[in-house]
Amino acid sequence: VDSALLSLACYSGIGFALCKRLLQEDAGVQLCLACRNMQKATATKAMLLAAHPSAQVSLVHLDVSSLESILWAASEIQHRFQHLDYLFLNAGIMPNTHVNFKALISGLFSGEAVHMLSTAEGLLTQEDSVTSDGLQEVFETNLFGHFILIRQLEPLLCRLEKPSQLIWTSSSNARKSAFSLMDYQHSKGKESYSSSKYATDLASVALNKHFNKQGLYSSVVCPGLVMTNLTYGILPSFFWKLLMPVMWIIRFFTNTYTLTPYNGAEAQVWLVRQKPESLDALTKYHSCTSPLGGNYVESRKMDVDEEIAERFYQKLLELEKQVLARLTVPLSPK
Ligand SMILES: NC(=O)C1=CN([C@@H]2O[C@H](COP(=O)(O)OP(=O)(O)OC[C@H]3O[C@@H](n4cnc5c(N)ncnc54)[C@H](OP(=O)(O)O)[C@@H]3O)[C@@H](O)[C@H]2O)C=CC1
Ligand SMILES: CC(C)CCC[C@@H](C)[C@H]1CC[C@H]2C3=C(CC[C@]12C)[C@@]1(C)CCC(=O)[C@@H](C)[C@@H]1CC3
Repeated sequence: VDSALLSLACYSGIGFALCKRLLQEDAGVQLCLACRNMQKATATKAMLLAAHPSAQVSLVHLDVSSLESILWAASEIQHRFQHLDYLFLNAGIMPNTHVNFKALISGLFSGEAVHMLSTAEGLLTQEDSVTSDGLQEVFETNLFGHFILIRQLEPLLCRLEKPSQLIWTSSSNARKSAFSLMDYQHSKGKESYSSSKYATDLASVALNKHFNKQGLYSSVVCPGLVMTNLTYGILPSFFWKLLMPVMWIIRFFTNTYTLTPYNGAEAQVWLVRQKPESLDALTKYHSCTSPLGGNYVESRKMDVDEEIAERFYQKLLELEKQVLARLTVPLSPK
């Protein structure tokens, strides 16, 4: 296959909505779904084919929290495809999250209520763990695993005559103050999600600097607050259902309450229609929904210093060298 679109984490949430929307736009695309649960992935493929019988959908096993799995998936993808037009870096976790209800209540009565409700600043903490690769799980899943995959797929992504686009799912919860170059895996803090999403923004900026001249472009999207398994891990789904009328009211004050995966995928779908050369490396593309339910995309400047982005990129390259040197196991599919 000459060209394809590779999407990570597709059987639920924003990833699944994105696949459905991409096929609605163009049933002729070659879609490759990279997922860690092949049973769920097979069911997803069947659902996509039921709606688009002539679509070309393939699956590849990929667990972005395992280097062995990433290397195996990358070699499998290189066997199947010669070029990737789009790579959606969408897999993400927010494990063991605690909500600070005291901060939530006092924040609601402050001048910062809208900012707090759209960014969750000061509201959430996570308990992170360490993966079998010896890395912080949130860092490896949300950023580093994707980074290694990109590096492994360079031959399919870097072709000057045919540009490729990396589209990262970041978050408006990404916060500069949660990230530190000294502890970029966030092993000491309690805001691993914010840190990993800020690290995503930095990585995208640096990737543009290093790869634009080879025909590879990177962009970052924010889907807004979307009801998915990720948010059901913060509060139970029945609670979110009870809160739904309140969230529709909040839509009058902020356009980031997209709420459905379909709305949340707006910026990713919009980016596919853009010429990558015309996009600004320091801009984040936000999926937005109006109070009446209309979708649109808003561009906002990232809170990123290009020099920090470059220093972080060099640290990622160092870590890549270390972990690949440590990996001695022969590669085999799981
Ligand atoms: N929901 C929201 O409000 C927001 C979400 N986001 C981001 O959107 C992205 C998609 O999340 P969302 O759709 O909300 O939530 P979901 O939990 O529905 O989707 C996350 C996906 O990532 C997959 N995943 C997790 N860990 C791994 C792994 N190690 N290897 C491969 N796949 C993995 C999950 O697979 P599995 O089912 O096997 O666990 C799942 O398919 C994430 O990056 C999230 O951070 C950003 C802003 C807001
Ligand atoms: C009345 C309110 C709707 C009650 C809900 C309070 C909190 C549980 C939410 C308020 C802001 C939310 C939020 C997120 C999670 C749930 C809240 C903290 C996210 C962190 C979810 C994932 C993301 O990536 C962010 C963009 C979200 C930001 C807002």
